[in-house]
Amino acid sequence: MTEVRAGVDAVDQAIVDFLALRFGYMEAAARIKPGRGAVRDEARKADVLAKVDAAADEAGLDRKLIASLYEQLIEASIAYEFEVFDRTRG
Ligand SMILES: C=C(O[C@@H]1C=C(C(=O)O)C=C[C@H]1O)C(=O)O
Repeated sequence: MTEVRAGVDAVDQAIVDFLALRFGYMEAAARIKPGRGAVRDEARKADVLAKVDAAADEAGLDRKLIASLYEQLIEASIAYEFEVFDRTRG
């Protein structure tokens, strides 16, 4: 069980590192987008959700669970992007 938990801990560290990388791209998006109205892009959100749904299916994961996690992640990402936009360009 010790090895299993060490593996879980390592995966969690990797997930958090990737989340930090993903949120870093939100900072870049807030810097690059033409205006505040472009921060929320529903077409792109649908595109991301569709890609993640396909990846979840391919990986044999529960697609509803992944969709729910990504719904939260994308909404948090948009909120963060608004925060960065308002702080730096508002
Ligand atoms: C990073 C973007 O901004 C937002 C964040 C998204 C995400 O977290 O994947 C998707 C759509 C956007 O509203 C983008 O437009 O690509």
